[in-house]
Amino acid sequence: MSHLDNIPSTPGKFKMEKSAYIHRVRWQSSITKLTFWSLIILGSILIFFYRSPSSSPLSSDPSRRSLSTYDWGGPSWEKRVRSSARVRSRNGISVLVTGAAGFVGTHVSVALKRRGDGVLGLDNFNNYYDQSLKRDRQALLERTGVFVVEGDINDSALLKKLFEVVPFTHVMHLAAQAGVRYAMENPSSYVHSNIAGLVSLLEVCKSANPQPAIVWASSSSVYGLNTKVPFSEQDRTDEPASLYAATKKGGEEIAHSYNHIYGLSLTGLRFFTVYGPWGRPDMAYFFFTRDILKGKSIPIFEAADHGTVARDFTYIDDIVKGCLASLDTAEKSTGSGGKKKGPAQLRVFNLGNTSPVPVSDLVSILEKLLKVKAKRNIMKLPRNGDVQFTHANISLAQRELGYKPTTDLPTGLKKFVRWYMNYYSQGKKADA
Ligand SMILES: O=C(O)[C@H]1O[C@H](OP(=O)(O)OP(=O)(O)OC[C@H]2O[C@@H](n3ccc(=O)[nH]c3=O)[C@H](O)[C@@H]2O)[C@H](O)[C@@H](O)[C@H]1O
Repeated sequence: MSHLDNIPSTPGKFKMEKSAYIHRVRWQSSITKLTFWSLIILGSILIFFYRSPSSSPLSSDPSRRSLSTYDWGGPSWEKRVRSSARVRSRNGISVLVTGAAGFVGTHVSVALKRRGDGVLGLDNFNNYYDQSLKRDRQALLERTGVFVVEGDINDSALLKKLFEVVPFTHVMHLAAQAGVRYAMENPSSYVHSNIAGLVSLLEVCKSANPQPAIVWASSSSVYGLNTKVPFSEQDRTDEPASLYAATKKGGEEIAHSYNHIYGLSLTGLRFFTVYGPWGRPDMAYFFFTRDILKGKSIPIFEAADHGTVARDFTYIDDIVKGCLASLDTAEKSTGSGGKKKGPAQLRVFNLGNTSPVPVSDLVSILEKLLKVKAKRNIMKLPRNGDVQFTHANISLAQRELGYKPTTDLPTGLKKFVRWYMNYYSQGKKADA
């Protein structure tokens, strides 16, 4: 029996004559507590130092940083960065791809790498949607020879370090907070990634020597409530219907100012509802597929008076071609040492498919491909940032980039469904 067993469990039963004994027990209990807390504090200090980059074998590099969960820096890390970004073809370019583990980022990185360009990925692997899908894309990139650095575009120290290690000729900036409807749930994530993150990236690019040329993802959503179709780059873009659209429009204005002040070459690409294999689970075609297969009902939006809601769905391979053509035709930035030396290129292109398809037709195509009847729940287009239709005029991209989409929605969805069935047949769960 331990001495602690002698202490009555009910405080009311404590007897005064036992005070000396109680004193001793209290004193022992204080010692125990002190020892306990000392161990906790000591343990925390040890864990802190163990996790801290400066205590690792890479600590000789003072630039090594850890931003909450991100670790980077050190000789072996730099070696991987350099090797991934090494150009392996004549006239190849070295590209920093932000958002590389994202849908478009993965496809673009693979395409660049395959043609011999140097490619380094950057991604913060956030949890906006299923992170395991991002990790699987990362594995695919690793197999192709693309190293994806884990970090955030808001980490200027990391960005500076990357430019110190590699004099990137180009940046393909695809890191963003995507999704139109999610902006009502988490507005600050849009400001963090699409505004602050963009500025952080441009700040580093403007000071880099040489300055890279930048191609980045804007969005068809900047056309907002416009009714004139098809949407042309000359049309007004001052009526965004969502915060997502507003941050992409803001990005275009920010691009203008960095081009004007610092001579950065900037090309914004207005993507029109991009879909395909390795796509985003938050997008309608993706979760419709999952829910049709599960026998769950799917909400299909319609406008007032049973008006059709339609999208100019654009297949990923066409988008990739547009991205590569934009990088290849991008002129050099003109500034150096953070100072503009002359006017620089500033462009905006629509990258769409030019044939809008009603959402109900998208569902019909999926039904045929999946051989399952969808449970359709027709509902009024909610006031959550969605617009009724999108339709791209691509003549500018056609002229300047040789952009010519070749995949229609049934063909593209067939490829998506084949990928989906294969990917999720491997025991993975299709959760958004
Ligand atoms: O072009 C862009 O710039 C954007 O494209 C994409 O946005 P959207 O065109 O809205 O795609 P997506 O959500 O797949 O909805 C498709 C259709 O299904 C309808 N839709 C949607 C959800 C639903 O439950 N029901 C429904 O009918 C919905 O009304 C719509 O008509 C990207 O997500 C965005 O990040 C951005 O890149």
